[in-house]
Amino acid sequence: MNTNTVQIPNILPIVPIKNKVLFPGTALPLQIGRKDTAQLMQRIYKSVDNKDTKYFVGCVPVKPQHTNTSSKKVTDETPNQSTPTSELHEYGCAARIVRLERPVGGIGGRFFVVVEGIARIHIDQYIFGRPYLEAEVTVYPEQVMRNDDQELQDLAISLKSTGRELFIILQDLKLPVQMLTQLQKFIDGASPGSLADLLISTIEPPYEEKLKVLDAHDLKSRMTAAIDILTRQIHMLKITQKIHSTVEGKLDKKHKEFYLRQQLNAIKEELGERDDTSPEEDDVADLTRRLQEAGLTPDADKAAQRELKRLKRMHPTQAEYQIVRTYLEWLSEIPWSKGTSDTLDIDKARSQLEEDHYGLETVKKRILEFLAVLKLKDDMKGPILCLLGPPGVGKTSLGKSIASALGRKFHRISLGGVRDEAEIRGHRRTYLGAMPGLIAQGLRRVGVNNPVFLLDEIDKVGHLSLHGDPSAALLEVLDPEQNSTFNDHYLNVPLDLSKVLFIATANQIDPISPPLLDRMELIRISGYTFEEKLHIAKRHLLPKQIASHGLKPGYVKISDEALLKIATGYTREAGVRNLEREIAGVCRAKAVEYANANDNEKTNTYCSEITIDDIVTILGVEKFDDDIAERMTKPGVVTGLAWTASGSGGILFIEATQMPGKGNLQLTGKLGEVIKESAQISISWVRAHSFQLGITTARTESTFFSQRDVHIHFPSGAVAKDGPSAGVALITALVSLFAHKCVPPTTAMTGEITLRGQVLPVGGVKEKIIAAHRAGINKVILPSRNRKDVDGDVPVNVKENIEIVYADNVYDVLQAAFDGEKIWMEPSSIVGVESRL
Ligand SMILES: Nc1ncnc2c1ncn2[C@@H]1O[C@H](COP(=O)(O)OP(=O)(O)OP(=O)(O)O)[C@@H](O)[C@H]1O
Repeated sequence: MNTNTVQIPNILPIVPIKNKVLFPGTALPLQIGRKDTAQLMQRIYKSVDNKDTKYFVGCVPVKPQHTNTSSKKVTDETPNQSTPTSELHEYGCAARIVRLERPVGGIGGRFFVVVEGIARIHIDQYIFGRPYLEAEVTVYPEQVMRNDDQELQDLAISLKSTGRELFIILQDLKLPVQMLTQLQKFIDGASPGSLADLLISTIEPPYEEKLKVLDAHDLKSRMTAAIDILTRQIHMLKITQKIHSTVEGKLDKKHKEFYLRQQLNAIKEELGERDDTSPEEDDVADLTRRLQEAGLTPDADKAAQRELKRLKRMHPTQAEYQIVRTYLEWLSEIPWSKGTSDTLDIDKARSQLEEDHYGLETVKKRILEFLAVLKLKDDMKGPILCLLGPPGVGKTSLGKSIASALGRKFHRISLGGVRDEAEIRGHRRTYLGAMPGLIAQGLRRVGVNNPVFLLDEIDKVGHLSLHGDPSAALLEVLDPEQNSTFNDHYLNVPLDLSKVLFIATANQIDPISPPLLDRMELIRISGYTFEEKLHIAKRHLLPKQIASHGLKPGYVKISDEALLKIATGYTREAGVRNLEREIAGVCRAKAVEYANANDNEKTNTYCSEITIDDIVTILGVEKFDDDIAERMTKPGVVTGLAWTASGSGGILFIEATQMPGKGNLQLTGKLGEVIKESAQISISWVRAHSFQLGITTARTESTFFSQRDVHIHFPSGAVAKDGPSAGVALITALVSLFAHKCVPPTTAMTGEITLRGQVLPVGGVKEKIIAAHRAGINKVILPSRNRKDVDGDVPVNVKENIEIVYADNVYDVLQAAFDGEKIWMEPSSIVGVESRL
C-alpha cells in the first residue's frame, strides 16, 4: 500500500496496545479489552455499513514496564483498564481496521480486530471528552530514497543482504513455505523502509528494540537500527540452529528440555545476559576444580579425565550420571598426596604411652623400639604390629596412643564379621550400589595418606568362601612390597598404602590365617591382676568417668578398698571394660545425688566419699562371689586352670564321683573330644596304678573298677570346654576320689598327661596364673617345661603371692596336690611290672 496516497486525518481515535508493535505495512490481530476502546469499536461496528467511510485509528504501544513485561504472560493485547496517557509511547502507527468481529460472550466480551499499519505517527496531544481516547497526531509519510544519497543506498544494500541471510536461516528452520515466499518477494521488491519494518516484525526482537525501530521515522536511522538488530538475531539463530542440528531427532522429552535449556543459555550468553550457570554445569565445574586440587596420581588423573568427559556428555537425569559423579567425587576425596608430617620424639612417645596406660611394660618397650626404628628408617616397610590379648586390655587404646605419639591421624577399621572380600577391596563399579572398600573409605575419612590404621579384631575376619577371601585381600594391604599399588576394585586405580602405619589387634591367634600371621609381629597382652586393675581404675578409668558424667575431680572419691571390691565382686574378666562400666555406674549414682543436692541448694550435704557399703548400695548385690571360699574341701573335687576362647584365663572345677555300676565312665559339662580323651587316659592310668596308690588291696584285684561307675563333671555346663590341659587335674580328681584324700581348693593345676604319667607343657600359662591369682589361688602346679613362661611373663607381685610347683610326672603333681603327702608306694617296693608303656 502506498501510504503517501492515503489521506489520514490528523485527529485519530487511539487504541493502546500492549507488548506488541504495529509497523506500517504489517497487520496485527488485537483483542479489545479496554472499556473506552471497546466503546470506540462498538461505534465503528454500528456504522460499518457505510462503505465509503474509512476507519482509521492510531495504534499506540504502552511504554515498556521493566518489572513485569517479561515475566507476565500477556493475554490481552490492549490494556483492560484505562491506561493513563503518560504510560503510552509517544510514537505509534496509524492503522486501518480491516476486520472487526463482535464479542461472542455478550456484555463483557471482547472485540476481535485486525488492523493494518499505514504510517508512523507522533502523538502531539491527547484529546479527552469523548467516551474513547483521541489524539492530535503528526503523520510521517514514507520517506522516498534519493538515488544520489550514497549512504542510504549502501545501507539499503546492506539491509537487503542481511534480509537474505535471515531468509536462508529461516528456510533451514523449516518455516511455512507460504510465509517464506512472501518474505522473499518482499526482500526483492520492497522499499528499504518497509523492508526494515517487515523484517523487524517478522523476527520478534525484544519489545524495546521494536519500539526503537518504530520511533525511527527517518529512513537512515531506521535502517541502521534494523541492520543492527537483525545482525544480532541472525547470530543467535545460527547458534540455535547449530545446537538444534546436533540434537534433532534423537531426543526424548527430557533430553529435549535439557537441550532447549542449553539453547537458551547459549542465546543468553550471546546477548551478554547470562547471569548464572545451570546447576549441572556448576556441579561439573566444581567437580573439575576439586579434582584439580586433589593432587591425583597420573593413573588417577587419567581415570578422572576420562570419566569427566563422559559426565559432561551425559544428561543429569540419566542413572549413569550419578554413578560417574559419585565415582569422581570419590577420586577427588581420596588423599592422593596430602599427608601430615611426623612429629616423632621417642621421649614424648614414651611419656604418652605411660600417661595413657598403666603397666604393660614389655608392650610399651616393644612399641618404642618399633617407633625408634620407624624414625631412623623413615619408611613403613617393617613388620606389622599385632596386639594380641583378651578383650578390654587396652589394645585399641594403645593403637590410639601410637598415633598421637607420632602426630598422625588415627582410624579404626573393625574387621569383626567381615565375610566379603569386597568389603576390603570395594565392589566393582558394574555392581549396583558399588562402594570402595574399608581401606579407601578410611583414607577418605582421615583425609591424609599417612594415618595410623588399626585393623581391629583381625582374627574375626572371614576366610575363603563364596564371597571371596577377605583375609587374602588383607595380605595385599599388609605386605609392604605390594601395598604401594593396592587395587581397590571400585576406584580401579592403584592406591598407595605404603605410607600408612597398620597396627592389628586380635583376641586369639588360632583363627588368623598363617600367611597373614607371617606378616605380623605379635605382641601379647595378657589380662590384668586385681592389683593392676586397681591402679588402672584409680589413674585412668575413674578420672575418665568422673569427667564424662559432668562431675569435677573432687566430687567422687572412692577408697582403694572400695575400688578393689568393684573389681573383685562385680567383674570377672581379663580386661577392664566391665570395671569401667561399674565405675560409670557409681559415677552416675553420684551425679544424681549431686544434681539433687544442687537443685535443692544443699550442696554442702553432698558427700563425695564412697565406702565399700556404698558400693553394695549403688551396684547391688555382688555379682561374683569367691568360688574358692565357697567350695567345700571334698574328695574328688579339684581346681583346674583354663584358657577361655576370648584369650583370658580362668579357673575351672572338676568334680568326680563314684557309684555302684559296671565300670562305665560318664563325662558331662559340654566337653570336646580332646578333653574326653584326657579323661580316658586318666582313668586308665589310675586303674593301672590302683594298687600302688592304695586304692585296691591286691595287685591283681580286678573287681574294684568293674563294679563301679565313675562320673566326672565340669561345672558351668553351658560353656564348651576342650583341650588336653585338664589332664593332671583329672588324674588328681580320680586319685582324690578313690583314695579319699582332699585337695585344698586354693591349689590349682594345669598340664597334659600321657598314659605313662608324664606331664607335658601347655599354653596360656601367664593368663592362667593371673586368673588363678585373681581367684585367690595360692598354689599352682605346672608342667616343668612351662617354667620359662612363668619366669618371662608373669608379673612379680603375682609370683610373690602364688607358690608355683613344677611337675615332671603325675607323682610330682599328686605330691604337690596332697600337700607333700606321698600317698603311693614307691615302685621299687612293689613286686611286679608297673606299666608296659
Ligand atoms: N593399661 C591400661 N591403662 C589404662 N587404661 C586401660 C588400660 N588397659 C585398658 N584400658 C582402658 O580400657 C578400655 C578398653 O580398652 P580397649 O578398647 O583398648 O580394649 P581392647 O583390648 O581393644 O578390647 P577389644 O579386644 O574388645 O577391642 C579403654 O577405655 C582403655 O583406655
